[in-house]
Amino acid sequence: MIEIQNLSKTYDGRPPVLQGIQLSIEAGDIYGLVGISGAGKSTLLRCINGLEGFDSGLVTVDGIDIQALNKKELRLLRSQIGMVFQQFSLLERKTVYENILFPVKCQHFKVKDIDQKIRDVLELVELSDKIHALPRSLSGGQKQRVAIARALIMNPKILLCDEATSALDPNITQSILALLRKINQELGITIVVVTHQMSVVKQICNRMGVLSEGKLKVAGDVQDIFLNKRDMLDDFMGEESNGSRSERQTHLEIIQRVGENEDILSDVAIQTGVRFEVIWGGLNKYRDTVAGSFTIRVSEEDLPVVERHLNDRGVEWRKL
Ligand SMILES: Nc1ncnc2c1ncn2[C@@H]1O[C@H](COP(=O)(O)OP(=O)(O)OP(=O)(O)O)[C@@H](O)[C@H]1O
Repeated sequence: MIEIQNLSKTYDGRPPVLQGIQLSIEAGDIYGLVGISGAGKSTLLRCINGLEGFDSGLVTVDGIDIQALNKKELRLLRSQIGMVFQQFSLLERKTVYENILFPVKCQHFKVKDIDQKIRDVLELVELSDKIHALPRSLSGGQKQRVAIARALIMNPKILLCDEATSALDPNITQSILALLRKINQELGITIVVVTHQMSVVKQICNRMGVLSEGKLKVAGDVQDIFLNKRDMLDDFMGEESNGSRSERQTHLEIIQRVGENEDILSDVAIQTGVRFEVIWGGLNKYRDTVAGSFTIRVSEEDLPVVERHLNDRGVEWRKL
């Protein structure tokens, strides 16, 4: 649905902010774009809806080369791509109803039964009772729901979310993520999520791309990257791991997918009789399944026994 080929961009003769980006986002994906601050995530997002031009490469949306569009065509395309920002960007003097109506008015679009449509999107975002409220009387989470409703009023095929939950506290973040998931599933809208929060990616994204200094470091299935290519996430994994690299070098990482070898750790302990220490780890929910890994510290002496047992059980593991 969104194809990005060899995209490069510079701002005013400075070093490139995006270089040779190659990315493919399928219809129905919730795609996570992650990277540290300044990696180029927002710039890439703006290249997708034509808000930002680029120096070389190709961006197509549903097969349409966005750089080949004239102004009118680009406006039409943008109306099919909703956008949600960290700071909500609501009109403070307008009511919730007027905020949602705003893009329709602005673009002189004729939407049939607009009044009912606004009520429908408000129901979807569970904010019907705030229809005549002003933004200043709303919480952060409610404001973000209005921003999402405003994006949905144009019937977009794609929703771009730029750090949409970064300003929200954890409980509210959960409810907004659940709403994005619902929008994806019930309305079939493809969602691209720019975030620096790994927990967001794990919870709602099926695929992800990691940007680093303007280059795509890795892209693919979320579970695969978290379980098998964790080194690609080193820049952001501080919150998810503890222990220094040197401590971890002598450890074993055991990969666990739910359904197979449930309670691997007890199994290793009971069957080998080896004492080991669990250094860190845990299970995470990835959309519909649960998977994770554990890092254990085993003495050099006991290592062969544990390794043999894991191999016999067909458990995926690696030495760190
Ligand atoms: N309009 C602009 N003019 C000049 N430089 C810009 C402009 N917008 C972004 N940049 C630069 O491009 C680089 C990438 O910025 P971008 O906002 O895309 O990164 P990001 O990964 O989204 O960062 P953050 O998470 O902090 O928002 C940064 O070095 C930034 O300073």
